[in-house]
Amino acid sequence: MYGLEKLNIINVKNVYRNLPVPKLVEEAIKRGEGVLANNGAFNVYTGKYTGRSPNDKFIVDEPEVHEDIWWENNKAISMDKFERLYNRLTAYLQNRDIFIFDGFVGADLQYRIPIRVITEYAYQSLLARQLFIRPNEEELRNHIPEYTLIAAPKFNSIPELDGVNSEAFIILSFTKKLIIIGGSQYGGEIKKSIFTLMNYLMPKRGVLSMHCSANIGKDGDTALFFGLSGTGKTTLSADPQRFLIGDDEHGWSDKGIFNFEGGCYAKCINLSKEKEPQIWNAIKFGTVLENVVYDENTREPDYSSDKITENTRAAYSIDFIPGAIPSGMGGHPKAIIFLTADAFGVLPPIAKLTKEQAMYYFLSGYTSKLAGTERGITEPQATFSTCFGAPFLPLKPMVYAKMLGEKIEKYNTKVYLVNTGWSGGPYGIGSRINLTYTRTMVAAALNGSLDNVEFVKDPIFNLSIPTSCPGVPSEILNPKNTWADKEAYEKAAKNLATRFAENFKKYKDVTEEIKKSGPNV
Ligand SMILES: Nc1ncnc2c1ncn2[C@@H]1O[C@H](COP(=O)(O)OP(=O)(O)O)[C@@H](O)[C@H]1O
Ligand SMILES: C=C(OP(=O)(O)O)C(=O)O
Ligand SMILES: [Mn+2]
Repeated sequence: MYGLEKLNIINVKNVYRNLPVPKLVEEAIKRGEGVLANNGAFNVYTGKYTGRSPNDKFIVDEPEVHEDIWWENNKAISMDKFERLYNRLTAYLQNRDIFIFDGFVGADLQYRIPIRVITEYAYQSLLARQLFIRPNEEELRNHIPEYTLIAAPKFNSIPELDGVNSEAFIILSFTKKLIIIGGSQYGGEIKKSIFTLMNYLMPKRGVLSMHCSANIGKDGDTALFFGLSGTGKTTLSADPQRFLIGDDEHGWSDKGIFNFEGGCYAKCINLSKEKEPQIWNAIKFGTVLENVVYDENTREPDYSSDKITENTRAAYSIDFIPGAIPSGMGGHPKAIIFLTADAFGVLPPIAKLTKEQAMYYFLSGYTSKLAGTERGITEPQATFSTCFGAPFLPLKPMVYAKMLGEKIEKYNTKVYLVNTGWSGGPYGIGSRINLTYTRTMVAAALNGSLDNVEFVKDPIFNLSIPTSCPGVPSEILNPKNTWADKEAYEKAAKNLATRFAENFKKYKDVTEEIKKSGPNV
């Protein structure tokens, strides 16, 4: 049925394909996978795994891909091991119900990839349906999946037998066109392994794949927001003044940009109606909530609770956001914002970058891993995550960086660095930069009001900092002002500058101008 035999998926019980939302919710409730929250969303607890598990993610080392893969950044597994685990997985699926979501990634018809997501849980199929691109009736009739992802969280691997690191595994084989996931029930593994696939496929077709959100202003100007998990891509792109294209993954072709997905995966820790109204309103019937604590009686979600994890999530279709662009496409970006959550509290809340600095900061990808986003991370941890998305990059960094450099040159895109992390001191002493101020600064950068203000050069990072920004107290624009102890600031800033320089040594294949555009040490 549905060509499953070709994948050796045989003797399964019931196969449910592309069920509509209410039926998926019914199935999920019947099976006790979770509960309905009082806002209509389906709320699930994912068990042990509530964030990504990078240590359990592998790429099959096959001759056809060996040269291309950035092995310093990706774990290899042999085809032999993959096949054995695959056979155990398909054996596990026998006599069980499975759910199929057939759909697409890539909003641009020229580049879209037909995918199939096979899951053990009904709600996982709902999550896939909300996050990826849903086919219309005709597209569904003619759908031939090119890549298949199988996720069976209750099937555990055995490290001694399977040659993996734990009971969880996420394995991609680019030649078999398969992704298999077991052990972990965290929805982000499904989403981000499809993103990893796109990061492999798109550059080969001349499309830059990017870990960024995107929206369009009233004048049709596109903006991109790059950033590692938890730095604000979803939050800042959901802006009532602008139209959302997508919250996380995009391609940039010769025609413009396009969303890879058809939905959003928002963090909801401390979510409030006042600060993030669009996300708040998107949490309704059809949305999947992950690991949000709720009141047993009233089924009221408690977004303030991090009892299960700080990485609580809501997965909803893009059209749950008012004004989202139905085509998922936009023109060449006028502006790019690099979001960095600086746990040292020394980077300015906004700075303008030269073209060389843009390349330097893109390759450096300095930010923090935020609590809960990866296994073992319980407080912000400074990291250099190449292209602001290293965990999802199968190819070597220069592949992406060269394409970005050419594009910002060709389309004359302005680039800003925005610190959505700490100020007034490091994590633990300072505080997270006020979201309202960040929104105001971003708006100023995008609507051109920063074009007419005076900038000063930060002596340590060489960054151009605006001396004023409408709606934001000028004192906070220069990070040194926000620290009570100026000496401590100098020390922390110099320490970070040194880390930048150390990290950048690995990039040999860049111009002197780019190398020199980093912080002074
Ligand atoms: N100054 C700020 N800028 C952006 N986000 C902030 C800020 N301060 C706190 N936050 C919180 O940080 C989180 C950002 O998460 P999110 O937008 O989902 O990140 P991403 O989409 O990049 O993974 C949200 O929970 C948001 O409320
Ligand atoms: C889903 C994830 O990323 P993001 O927060 O960027 O959406 C993740 O890192 O698991
Ligand atoms: Mn996001």
